[in-house]
Amino acid sequence: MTALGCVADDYTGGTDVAAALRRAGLRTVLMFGEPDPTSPLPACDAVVVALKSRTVPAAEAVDASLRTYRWLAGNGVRRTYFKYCSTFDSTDSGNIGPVTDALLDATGTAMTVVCPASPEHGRTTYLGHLFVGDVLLSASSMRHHPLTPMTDPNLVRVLTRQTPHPVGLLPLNTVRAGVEEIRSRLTTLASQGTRHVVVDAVTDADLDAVAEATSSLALLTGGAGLARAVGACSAASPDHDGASLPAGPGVILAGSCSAATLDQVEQARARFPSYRLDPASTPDPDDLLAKAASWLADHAGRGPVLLYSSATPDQREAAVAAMGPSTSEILERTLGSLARSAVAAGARRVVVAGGETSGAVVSALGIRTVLVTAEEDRGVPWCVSDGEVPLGLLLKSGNFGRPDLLVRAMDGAS
Ligand SMILES: Nc1ncnc2c1ncn2[C@@H]1O[C@H](COP(=O)(O)OP(=O)(O)OP(=O)(O)O)[C@@H](O)[C@H]1O
Ligand SMILES: O=C(O)[C@@H](O)C(=O)CO
Repeated sequence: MTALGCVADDYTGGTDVAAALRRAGLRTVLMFGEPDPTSPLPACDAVVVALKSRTVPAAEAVDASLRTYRWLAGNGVRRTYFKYCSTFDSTDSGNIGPVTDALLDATGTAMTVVCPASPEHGRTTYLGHLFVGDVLLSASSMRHHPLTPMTDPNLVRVLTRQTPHPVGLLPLNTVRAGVEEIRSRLTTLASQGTRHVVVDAVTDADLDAVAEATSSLALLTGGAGLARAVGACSAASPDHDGASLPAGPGVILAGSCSAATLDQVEQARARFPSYRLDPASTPDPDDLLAKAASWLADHAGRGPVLLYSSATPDQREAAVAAMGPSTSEILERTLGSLARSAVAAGARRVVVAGGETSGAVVSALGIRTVLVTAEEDRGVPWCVSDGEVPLGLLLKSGNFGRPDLLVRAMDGAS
C-alpha cells in the first residue's frame, strides 16, 4: 500500500522531495501535473504529485491541491505531505497558508506542523526564524526573488499574514527534549486552537524526532528534510535502484539564471558543443527557435550537447529590452520545443536546469509519470519515464547541485 502521498508546489520541488523519499528507502513515483481523476495510482510506497501552484493565484493553488488530495485519498493514500520550498517561497496572499488550511479541512485534521527546514540544503530554523546557510532568509538572495521576495525571516509572522488561524511555535529546546515532549507541546497547542505549528529544526536528528512525534497526523507540511524523516519512519524496504538509465544520446537544456546554474553551464560549455539562445541578438521568437533547431540538427547524435539561455542579470535585461515582457515564457517554450526535437533525433537522456524551464520541457515531452532513481547530487535524482521509449530525466532546481553536475550527468551518455 502507498504509505505517503505528497503534493509538491512545483516541478523541481517535486523531484527534490521524491529524491528524499527514495533515499529514505521508499519506492517513489513522481507525477507531473494534476492526475486525471480516473487514472490509477502506480504501484509504489510513496507518490509525489508535482503541481505548478507556487505562484499562481491562491484560489487556483487551493483547487489544484484539493483535487490532487482527493485523487490520492480516493486511491487509498492515508497520509498527505504538502511540500513547499525550503526557503518558504510565498507572498502575503499565499500560497502556503491557504493550501495548508484547505488540506487541514479536507483531511479533517485540527493542526499540522510547518517545517521547511532541510539541513541537507543548508536550510535550518531556530525560534521560528529561517536561515539559508549562515544568514537569515531575509539576508539571502531570496530577498530579491522576482515572484516571491522573502524579506521577513520570522515564519510565524510570515504565515500569520497568510492564514486567519492561529500560528504557534515548537522551539528547538522542545524538539531536543525528545519525542514525548514534542507530542505533549503539540497537544497543548492544538487544545488552544493553534492550527499551524512552525517547528524548529537544525539537524536531521531534530527532523527524525519531529517525524516520530507526528506519526499520527494525517497531514504534514514542509520541505524535503522532514519528508525524508517521515519516509524513514515508514520505510519498509532498503534502498531501491528502481530502473536503470536508458542508454543513448544526451542533451542539456538550461533556462535557470541562478548562480549555481551559471557555474554549471560554464563547466558544461567547456566540455560539450553548446548553443546560446540570445534574445538580444535574435529577438524574433520564430527565428530564435529556427536557428537553434538547425544547430541542434547539425550536432545531434555526435555526443552530448548543451542548449542554454542562462544569463547574467545584465544579459537578461538586454534580452527583455529586445524581446519584450514575454521573454521568459518564449525562452521556456523554445527550450521545450528543442527538447522535443532532441528526443525525436534520438536523445534518451534529458537534463534540465530550472523549475519553470523543467515544467516547460516536461510538458513539451508529454511526460506524466516517472520512477525516481539514484541522485546525481543532493535533491537532484535521475528519473525514468514510463512509456514505450523511456527517457532518463534529470530536473535540477536552480540553486541545487555541484559545479560539475551537468558534466557528470552526461557520463555514459553517447
Ligand atoms: N536570457 C534570459 N533572459 C531573460 N529571461 C531568461 C533568460 N534565460 C532564462 N530566462 C527565464 O528565467 C526563468 C528562470 O526560471 P527557472 O525556474 O527555470 O530557473 P530558477 O528560478 O533558477 O530555478 P528554480 O525555480 O528551480 O529555483 C525562466 O522563466 C526563463 O525562461
Ligand atoms: O525545497 C527546495 O529548496 C526545493 O525543493 C525547491 O522547491 C526549490 O524551488
